[in-house]
This record gives sequence, structure tokens and C-alpha cells, in this order.
Amino acid sequence: MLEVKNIKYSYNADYQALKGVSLKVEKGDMVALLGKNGAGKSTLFLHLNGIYQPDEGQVFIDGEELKYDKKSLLKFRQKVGIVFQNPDDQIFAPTVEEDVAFGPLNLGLPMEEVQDRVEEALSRVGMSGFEKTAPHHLSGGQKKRVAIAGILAMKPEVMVLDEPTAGLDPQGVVDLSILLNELNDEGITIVISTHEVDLVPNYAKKVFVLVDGLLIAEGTPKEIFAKPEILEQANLKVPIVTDLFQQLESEGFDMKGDYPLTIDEAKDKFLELLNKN
Ligand SMILES: Nc1ncnc2c1ncn2[C@@H]1O[C@H](COP(=O)(O)OP(=O)(O)OP(=O)(O)O)[C@@H](O)[C@H]1O
Repeated sequence: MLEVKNIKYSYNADYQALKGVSLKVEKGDMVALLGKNGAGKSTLFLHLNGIYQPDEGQVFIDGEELKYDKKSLLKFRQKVGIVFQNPDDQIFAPTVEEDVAFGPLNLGLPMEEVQDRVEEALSRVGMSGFEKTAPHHLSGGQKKRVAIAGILAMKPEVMVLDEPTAGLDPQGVVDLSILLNELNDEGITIVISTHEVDLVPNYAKKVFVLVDGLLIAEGTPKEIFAKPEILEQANLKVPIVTDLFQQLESEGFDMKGDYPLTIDEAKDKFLELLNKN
């Protein structure tokens, strides 16, 4: 439903940040975009609702091409909401509630509906009670939650989150993973960029790997984390539990090529190995 075709983008004449990226995200999917610092993840995301216009290539939603006139952009942005890497780039209103209300008000929704959406969005990110607070009095993690609420209040079909866990405390990371899984279960398509490989298998059905402005691989987390050459090229590591089982294999445990990616999978594998010995 969200499709990018051969996007090229240069910030200046001698540096091309995206060198021809194509990808498709199916409706209802939850995907992760992995890549080292400077790979082009944010640049790609800023194309997904027309903040950047590519030098070449196109972006489509539900088969409809994004044009860069006001009407097309507005329509596209109702469907695709982006949570920026830095919440200070997103939050600008004098109070939290005004900030979260900004998008729904711009859609021309009645005041009562706007208030309901603001209340619900703040509650879902654990920020009820901060309605009247000035955003610059919030911590980094709290600002991130408000930025997410602002996009949630728009009720988008697709949510794009650029490193959403950066700046969150450990419980905040768990809460966000749960929220994203809930939103995905409710039918929202989710695209996330991250460096946190330990979390990826907990939510991503599919992973894309970006290296120097080019996608070099796509597949399930199992497929991607089983390819050391891809991980090395992208400066990525396997999840820590996978690393543990790879080390156990070198101590003589037979993994049959199947390495756990999550704590739950690791627990099952341990029990299986213990029962055999
Ligand atoms: N506004 C800009 N002007 C010039 N170059 C830029 C600009 N923004 C990004 N770049 C360059 O484009 C490349 C891709 O940057 P981008 O921010 O998309 O990477 P990223 O994968 O999101 O990195 P990170 O993981 O560090 O957030 C980098 O080499 C970066 O220096």
C-alpha cells in the first residue's frame, strides 16, 4: 500500500544520500528499517509524506502517486504520519494539548472530536495529566511521547517513526513496543527506523537494510539476522540472545541453524537443550 520507486535524492551536488531506493510496505505490516548512522534512513522517511521531493522516483499510497501540490500533500499526510527523530522538530505549540490538537484541528474536525482525540492520544502514550504543560518543560522522553500522540491524533493509516525508542527509559521502550503492537493489531501500518536490533524481532514482520543510500537486503528478522555478511556491511549486530546461542554452538551445542532472536524463543531453546542433556 505504501510504495517507494527508485528514489534518488542529493542534499548537494557532490553527495547523493539516496541512490535509487525502492520498497513496498503492505497494508497492516509492521516493518523495521535498519542501517548505520548516515545510511539515509531519515532522508528516506522524509520522502514518505512529501516533506522532501525526490530528484528522481515516486512515492505511492494505495496506488496513488504523491504529487507535490498542496492538495495532494494534504491528502497524503492524512494517511501517512511521521514521528521525527528529534521531537523538538515536531512540537511547537505553547501547551501539550494544543500541540496534539494541531493536526486534527487542521483537518477541520469539530472541537468535541478534537478534544476526544487529544485525550485518547495522550492517554495511549501515558501522558494524561500533562495537557496544560509547556512542551519545553518536558523531558526528552516525554516530548517523544507527545510527538507520537500528535501523530496518533491524526488517525493515520501508516505511522512512520524515526528511531522512536531513542531517549526513552527502559520502561518507556517496553511501553512503546506494546503500544506499537496494539496499533498494528488495530490495522495501522507501521514503519520504524532503529539501531536497537534486540527489539526488532519483537515487533517487525519484515526488515529492510539500508547501506549508503541503497537497500541491500529485505526479509524476515530470522532471514536478515542469519546473514553475517549483510550485518557486517550495515554495521549491525545480531540480537544479544542470538549472539549467546551462536557462542553456545561454538561450544558444541547443535542449533541446527535455528538461532533464537527473542527472550521467549531463547527460553524455549534452553529448555529443549536442557531436556536433551
Ligand atoms: N540537511 C542536510 N544537509 C546535508 N547533508 C545531509 C543533511 N541531512 C542529512 N545529510 C547527510 O545525508 C546522509 C544521510 O543522512 P540521514 O540523516 O538520512 O541518515 P540516517 O540513516 O537517518 O542516520 P542516523 O542513524 O544517524 O539518524 C548523511 O551522510 C548525512 O550527513
